[in-house]
Amino acid sequence: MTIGKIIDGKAFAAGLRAQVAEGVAAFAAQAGRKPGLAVVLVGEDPASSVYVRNKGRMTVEAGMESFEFKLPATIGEDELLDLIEELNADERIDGILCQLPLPGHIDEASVIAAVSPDKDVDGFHVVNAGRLATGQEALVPCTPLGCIMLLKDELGDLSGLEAVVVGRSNIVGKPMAQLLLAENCTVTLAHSRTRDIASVVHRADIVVAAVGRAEMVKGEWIKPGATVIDVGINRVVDTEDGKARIVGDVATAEALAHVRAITPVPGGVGPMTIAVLLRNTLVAAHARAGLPGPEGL
Ligand SMILES: NC(=O)C1=CN([C@@H]2O[C@H](COP(=O)(O)OP(=O)(O)OC[C@H]3O[C@@H](n4cnc5c(N)ncnc54)[C@H](OP(=O)(O)O)[C@@H]3O)[C@@H](O)[C@H]2O)C=CC1
Ligand SMILES: Nc1nc(=O)c2c([nH]1)NC[C@@H]1CN(c3ccc(C(=O)N[C@@H](CCC(=O)O)C(=O)O)cc3)C=[N+]21
Ligand SMILES: [Mg+2]
Repeated sequence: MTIGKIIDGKAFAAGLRAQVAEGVAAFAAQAGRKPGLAVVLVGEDPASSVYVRNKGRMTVEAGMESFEFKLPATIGEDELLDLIEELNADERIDGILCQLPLPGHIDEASVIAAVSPDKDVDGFHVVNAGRLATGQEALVPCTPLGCIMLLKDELGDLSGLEAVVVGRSNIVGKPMAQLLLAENCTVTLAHSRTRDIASVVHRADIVVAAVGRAEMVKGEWIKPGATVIDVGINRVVDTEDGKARIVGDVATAEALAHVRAITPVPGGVGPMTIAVLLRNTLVAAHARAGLPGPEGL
């Protein structure tokens, strides 16, 4: 039995960040300022804190200005919306990311709607979602765009391939489906009400798992030779050594016997999300400065 390839998202992301850093230097030379990214974290969620720290470090390493706002979980929605208005008006800031999920008393849709579409480097605003859905230029959600980059690197042209996306959230599943459609895939979105999900997944040349359930997608669901992108980030306690670790939404060890290629967790999609966030910030900076988009990105 042959074993599939493990896609090195960490290495691909490092290459993308290096390309972004070159683009940042060129932008700074032309515009006379660095691109700026603001990250807003509400509350103390330990997982979110790790990502925010990594984002801040990588933003500075790419030559950009990083602005971090850590707010208490008790902050009122009005205060958060006021901060976003300030960031919208701040000329130094090209990208605004408000880390999700937000505490229950804050309406996420209102916060997403408050971010200027021009600075919406997450691509979550309805204006950007609508532009993506209608084939117009848009800021595109980071995680799905990172997945497409890995797929094209692995498979080349995706035209005509059967793609099954498991999960239909606004931030991963739906934009993922839009991007696969734009690459001329035949796209199926599966979710918690899907009947016989194993056989739906078994049709796919490309499987994208974005569910949030540890190792839910089993090895035998995968068609031999399919390429699997595992978006899931699930914190579990190892039954062997009692240590906390993260696993994806796919039973990777089983799947390896079936796949052509698969992304690991960690080291797959996660690092791509941050690299694309920096790429989107550079794209937003170009647009705001009235410059043509950064070359090759
Ligand atoms: N690597 C990265 O950079 C990122 C990773 N993530 C991770 O990706 C995963 C998904 O995130 P997100 O999209 O925000 O999650 P959501 O919880 O918003 O959405 C989960 C989706 O999975 C579906 N689902 C849940 N249970 C099942 C099931 N048993 N069978 C089939 N479908 C099911 C839900 O269906 P329904 O709609 O019917 O409820 C829903 O559409 C999480 O693990 C998250 O941590 C997220 C963002 C970035
Ligand atoms: N507004 C908003 N935008 C987001 O993009 C967003 C968000 N909110 N909320 C949370 C999710 C999750 N997310 C990740 C980013 C990086 C890694 C990442 O770097 N992961 C590494 C390390 C994982 C680890 O060790 O914890 C890896 O998979 O190798 C993971 C997950 C972005 N998200
Ligand atoms: Mg909420």
